[in-house]
Amino acid sequence: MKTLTLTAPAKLNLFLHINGRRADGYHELETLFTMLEYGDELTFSLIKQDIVEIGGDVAGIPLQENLIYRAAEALRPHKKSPFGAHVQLVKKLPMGGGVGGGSSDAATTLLALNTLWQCDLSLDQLADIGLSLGADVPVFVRGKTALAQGVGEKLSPYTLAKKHYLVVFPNVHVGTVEVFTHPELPRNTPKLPEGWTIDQTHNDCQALVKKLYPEVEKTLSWLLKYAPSRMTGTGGCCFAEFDSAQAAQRVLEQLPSHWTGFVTQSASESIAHRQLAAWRKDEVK
Ligand SMILES: C[C@@](CO)(OP(=O)(O)O)[C@H](O)COP(=O)(O)OP(=O)(O)OC[C@H]1O[C@@H](n2ccc(N)nc2=O)[C@H](O)[C@@H]1O
Ligand SMILES: Nc1ncnc2c1ncn2[C@@H]1O[C@H](COP(=O)(O)OP(=O)(O)O)[C@@H](O)[C@H]1O
Repeated sequence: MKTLTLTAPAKLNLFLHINGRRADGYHELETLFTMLEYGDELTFSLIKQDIVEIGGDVAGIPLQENLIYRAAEALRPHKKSPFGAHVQLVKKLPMGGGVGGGSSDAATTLLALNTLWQCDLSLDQLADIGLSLGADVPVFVRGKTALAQGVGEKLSPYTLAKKHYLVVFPNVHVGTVEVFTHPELPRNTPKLPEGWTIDQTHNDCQALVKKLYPEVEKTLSWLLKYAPSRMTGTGGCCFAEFDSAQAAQRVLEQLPSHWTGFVTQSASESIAHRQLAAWRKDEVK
């Protein structure tokens, strides 16, 4: 049976502005997403039984709630293969960390099974399905650094110089819903003007999450001693930006033991997209 292994990349929100709350309860955002060269590892195999099963690091998430399962089931109506799928998951990204682990797993599953199940949907169609799974899924489906608006699905290509990041997880699970429904969350940052620069940006969730989760505040203060640092998304992960991997690695080596961290670099295109293109090229040989 065909087997396909893809890395579901992490993302950072290099800034996150909340412009207002919409009638449907979601928020109008303006954010800059960058993909990272680090993420979960998903291995997809076709199986004779027409079911979807997940093995490996499911971390107590019931099958039907796992975003990998939900993504596969969302594709089922388009499936042109009689086979089911087994997905083996090696979890590298912290859950609820603000680095998009679940959303990226979902998007990577859409990309993989679109091919293995011969659905042959376009990226636009996959992104639409992705949006029904979560606001962060479309950016992983398209797999490119992007300026995002809307709830996170209106994506404009954006070019960024390669940077190296130390991403630190303070081992606190920050609920996205908790942050977005909190009365103290700022929700009125105006849209950025033409020609904006990164020093005109910030993360609107950062001050609130630092207040609610002192460990996030400590992490950010620690990182800021070494490099420009921010929280990503609704947290709790924070990232410090460096011009070299060696500089980032030196700081990682001093990381207090009660936090976890990884050093990686930005990717203009998602590693999952690159791996899938290489796999498909091998398939046609
Ligand atoms: C905040 C961001 C920033 O990139 O990422 P994370 O910090 O979660 O990684 C995303 O918008 C999260 O995307 P995602 O994690 O897919 O969120 P969803 O499952 O769609 O929504 C979870 C909840 O977050 C709130 N939500 C999410 C997105 C948005 N634009 N407005 C919202 O108000 C809603 O309360 C929603 O019920
Ligand atoms: N395969 C998965 N990996 C990670 N989280 C998952 C997965 N499936 C479902 N989830 C749920 O989705 C929630 C948020 O997912 P995620 O996109 O990782 O948010 P964040 O960007 O905040 O880390 C997690 O807290 C978890 O409960």
